[in-house]
Amino acid sequence: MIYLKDDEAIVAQATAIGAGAIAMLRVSGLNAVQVVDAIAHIPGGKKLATQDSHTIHYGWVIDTAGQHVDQVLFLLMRGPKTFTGQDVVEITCHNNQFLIEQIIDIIIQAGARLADNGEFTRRAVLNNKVDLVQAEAINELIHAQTSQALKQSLRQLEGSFSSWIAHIEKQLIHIVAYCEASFEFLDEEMTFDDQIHRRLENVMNDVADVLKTFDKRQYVTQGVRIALVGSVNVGKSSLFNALINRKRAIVTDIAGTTRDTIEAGLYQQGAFVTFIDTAGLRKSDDFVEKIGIDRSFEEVTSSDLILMVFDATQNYTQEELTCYESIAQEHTDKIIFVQNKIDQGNKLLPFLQQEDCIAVSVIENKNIDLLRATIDSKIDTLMNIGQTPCLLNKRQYNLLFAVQQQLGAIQQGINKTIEYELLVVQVTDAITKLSELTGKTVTEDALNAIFREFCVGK
Ligand SMILES: Nc1nc2c(c(=O)[nH]1)N(C=O)[C@@H](CNc1ccc(C(=O)N[C@@H](CCC(=O)O)C(=O)O)cc1)CN2
Ligand SMILES: Nc1nc2c(ncn2[C@@H]2O[C@H](COP(=O)(O)OP(=O)(O)OP(=O)(O)O)[C@@H](O)[C@H]2O)c(=O)[nH]1
Ligand SMILES: [Mg+2]
Repeated sequence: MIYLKDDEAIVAQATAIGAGAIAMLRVSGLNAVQVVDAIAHIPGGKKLATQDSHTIHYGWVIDTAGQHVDQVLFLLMRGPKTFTGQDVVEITCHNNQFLIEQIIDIIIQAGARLADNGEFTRRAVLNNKVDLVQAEAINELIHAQTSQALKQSLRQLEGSFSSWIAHIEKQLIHIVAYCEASFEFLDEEMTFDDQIHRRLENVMNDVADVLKTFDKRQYVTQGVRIALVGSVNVGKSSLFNALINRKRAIVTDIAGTTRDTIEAGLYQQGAFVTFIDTAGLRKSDDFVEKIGIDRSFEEVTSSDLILMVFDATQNYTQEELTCYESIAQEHTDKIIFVQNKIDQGNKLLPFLQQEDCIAVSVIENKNIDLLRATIDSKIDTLMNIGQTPCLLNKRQYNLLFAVQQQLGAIQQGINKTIEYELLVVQVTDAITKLSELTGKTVTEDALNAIFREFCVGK
């Protein structure tokens, strides 16, 4: 019997290679049950082929000579109600990589082939179990490094983005319908131009909202970078150590102690946060110190949040004040002002109000929790996308961006007069582009490119 490529029995290890008690192998395909029956010895001479779907069977994997290879459980799941939509047999065996590879070899000899990357999920897509954005969500979910990233991919797997796409598609179809109606009633001077304009505008707004979520994606996947900057000796390193809960940076009362940037990462607020201690800012003739100070300024630009630390006991020169004020103006959104050493003073920068900063004492552990809470809420704002469905990868972004461009051009074109026939063609084009997202109109090459990113066994 010859099977089509997408019907052939495929096999792969679904669990990770590494230590653990049990491993799982999956076989999926039209002949999956037959293949596994050929290598299974189930007490009483039972055959999976005659068993009910979604039943578990104790037995042994046997080699071609009939020798027992491992004691296992067979999970029999007949299509179409399975992950791939096909007949699936899962084999949970003991987790030993030699053993697993031997079992895979035996299964291949019995008529299966090794699965390609992502081939199980690909079949789930082909059999309409999930659409393409949900398949991508599965891949993101497996690789999520923060609980926020996990949350977003789970939401997409549940179909939040898919139903949003369906909603947009419906709006566009409405526009097509209005065009056709307007065309129909052309003689009666009855038009639906207002409705067309309004709907297009709504769709454009929705698309823009979702596109924006991609900017926040980097915070969710790469984490948030928070730099501590300020003059020498204000207590940046002390605060850095307090925030990361370990004595990582050297603290002394010598101005210019920290010469290079120092990073430390931790999980906080469901995100990965990297704190960066920097060299104190001051005029310096020291060659090495100057390089360090340049790096501090680079962090001001590149970090996602800045803790600008001041010393409540120190007077600042006009030059320093000008420098800080200009940083403050340029980066208002990402700065948290911290006034340190309030155990010994309460001097404030002239351009700041007391309520603009968090007054702390690192030495006396005063208000450090308040500062932490403020940081957490800033992180939350950075990452929060509310109820808007989010884009998980560049493919999704690029496609939706293309849709936005296309709709933008359409909107420009109909500003003066609407040519209904042309509009129908253009909007239909946009709908086609949109459905590439879910994979309804996706090409074979695009599918291959997507699943190449997956791991074997998924
Ligand atoms: N053992 C095992 N655990 C697993 C998976 C698996 O393949 N095997 N999964 C794999 O990634 C995930 C679960 N995802 C799944 C998604 C759909 C179906 C499924 O059978 N869907 C059918 C029937 C649904 C129903 O009974 O209502 C369907 O959609 O028709 C199964 C697992 C995580 N856990
Ligand atoms: N009184 C008081 N002293 C503090 C406080 N925080 C830090 N210090 C002291 O201030 C001095 C400088 O602290 P650091 O943390 O090294 O300051 P820094 O900003 O990293 O300094 P540079 O690395 O030189 O830029 C040390 O002697 C600290 O013990 C505080 O809350 N109150
Ligand atoms: Mg320091």
